[in-house]
Amino acid sequence: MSRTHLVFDLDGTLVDSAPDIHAAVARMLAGEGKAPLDLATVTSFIGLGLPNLVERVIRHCGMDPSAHPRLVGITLGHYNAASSALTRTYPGVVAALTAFQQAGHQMAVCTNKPVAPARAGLRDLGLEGFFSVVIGGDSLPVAKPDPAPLHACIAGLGGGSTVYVGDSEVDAATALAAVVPFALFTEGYRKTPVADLPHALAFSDFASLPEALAALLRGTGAD
Ligand SMILES: O=C(O)COP(=O)(O)O
Ligand SMILES: [Mg+2]
Repeated sequence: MSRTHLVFDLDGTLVDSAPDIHAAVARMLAGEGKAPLDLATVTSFIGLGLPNLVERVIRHCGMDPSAHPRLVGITLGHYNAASSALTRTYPGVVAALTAFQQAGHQMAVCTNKPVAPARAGLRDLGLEGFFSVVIGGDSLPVAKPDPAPLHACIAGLGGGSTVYVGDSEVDAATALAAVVPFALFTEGYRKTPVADLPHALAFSDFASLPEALAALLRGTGAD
């Protein structure tokens, strides 16, 4: 029997990417003659992908909704030009991924970030070697919380028992829809209390994830 697969969300789970997303939005707004938004406001817009984030910025700033396609393109251009300048992996991520890889778990990334900057970010931060499958918000016709991207990751890993690790309401809903156990990282971009998000386990420090996951899998009879 192959070991349980592990699929990870990216923004707010493996990496704190909000500062680069915030900077890309600020550059787009500056080009439109607008003042920047604060980091907390932009962070609160992360979760349903870049087009949705730009839609929320447009609404928040009272801009013309018909400019959406153009502003998505401009924001993505700024983000692609500097997607890893300020982004950092959360403490303990590399050690945890190394332990999972050595233990024989196959791993994938399932993110709503567009796949090009997702891959670039994984490469820039030295994480790409951990993941044999990367599905982004524009990889399929649908994005999370539709279960299809998570199912595509699992299929890409060869199918079988899987745990999804994420930080947000969108990730919890995706796991629920896909009928996959959910491990909630509590230090990402979540807005809902932990108790109100369905999860099989919650953790605040990646150093504790390998043991917490092993205990969860023992309980389900998987490994
Ligand atoms: O880019 C987003 O909006 C969210 O990205 P994530 O799915 O990796 O959290
Ligand atoms: Mg996330």
